[in-house]
Amino acid sequence: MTLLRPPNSKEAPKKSAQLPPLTLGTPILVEEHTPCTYHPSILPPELACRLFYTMLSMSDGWQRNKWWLFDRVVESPHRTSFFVRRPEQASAEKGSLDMQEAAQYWYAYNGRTTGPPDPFPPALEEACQIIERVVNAEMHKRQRYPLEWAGEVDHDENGTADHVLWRANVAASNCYEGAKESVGPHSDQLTYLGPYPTIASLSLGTSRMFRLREVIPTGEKDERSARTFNVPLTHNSLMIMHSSTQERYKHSIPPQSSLDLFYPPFPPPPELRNDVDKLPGFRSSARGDASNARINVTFRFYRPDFRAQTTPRCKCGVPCILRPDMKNRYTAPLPGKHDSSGTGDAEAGSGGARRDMVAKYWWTCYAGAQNDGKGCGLWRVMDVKAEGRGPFVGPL
Ligand SMILES: O=C(O)CCC(=O)C(=O)O
Ligand SMILES: [Fe+2]
Repeated sequence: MTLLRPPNSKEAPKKSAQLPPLTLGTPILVEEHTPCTYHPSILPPELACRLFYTMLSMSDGWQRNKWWLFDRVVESPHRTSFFVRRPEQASAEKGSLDMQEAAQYWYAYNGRTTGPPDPFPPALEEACQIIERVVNAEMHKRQRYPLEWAGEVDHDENGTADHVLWRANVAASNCYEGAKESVGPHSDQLTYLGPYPTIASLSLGTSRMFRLREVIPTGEKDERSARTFNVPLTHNSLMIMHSSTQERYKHSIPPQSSLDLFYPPFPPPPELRNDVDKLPGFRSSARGDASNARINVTFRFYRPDFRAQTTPRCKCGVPCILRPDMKNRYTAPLPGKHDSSGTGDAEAGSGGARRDMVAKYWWTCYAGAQNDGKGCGLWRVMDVKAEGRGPFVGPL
């Protein structure tokens, strides 16, 4: 019998099957395949429309992010802006976080711009209160990772205690005008978010495809390959990127060859009514006013234990950035605690945590993006204990 076995069959490298892209068109499919949840109709329709008009009218003044890539300056193929919530809305420890420095580093190249960050406009605050409740409710249903923020106890006006796991204290907004504007595959920097962040992403205006693709750890490359997931993000939908999304996946909004115009179901607020044709991406047609723009707002929680004043600086004197080590994600597994699911992916599905593995993160020099592409090249493993971070969900 041994003669019939192909030679070296045990040693032959296994080629993992290539999987075709999959469109995840329903909340159930998103939950089944990714660490995200999709909420198709999140705000009262009138508020969603009012917020779309508000952000779109502001977006004329937003910047294209610029950074050095090798020897040249590149520009983001969309406009972006950053908002800081009023401290009394954003924290039980009223006003404890100084966001000035963190806010200015949203813009990679113009990091040293001064002036106070923009506050949430009223419609954004209204939306944020709704989204905060939904995000906390989702997080309470999920298994949490040890390195997530432990949360804090808040008391409402009746004195009832509430365990708050997430607060949106900042929001970043992008405007994509037309089908060609985009954002390339990336995972979000963790500098102020810390490990295993939750990011809530609101879509307004034209529908665009959101793409997720896992980065397979080096040690698992022979066993499985990544799949591309496409999720159409429609007007007034919320995509929550739950913990582990930034560690395991890159996300993008790819350029498209065409898009469906968005016909707002409500007229603009009175102050904008006479200037509709001046709104970016707006045009009048027989069917009414239509827009080719998408506004995205990502609500983020800048953690108190990762506040800007605690960010390590590199030799260039600028704050480092924090990145997950996606390819060699974990330090050594603890003995005898391997994944027994047989899928090789104990984290898949609705947040099952791989508690036997410890994720690895790097503080790296970012001056390269800002100073003629020349940085000091610093790379240092984050050590949460030595750096005094926490409180965490733990135990670590
Ligand atoms: O527009 C989106 O949905 C994604 C935006 C994004 O990934 C980012 O701003 O980091
Ligand atoms: Fe992102």
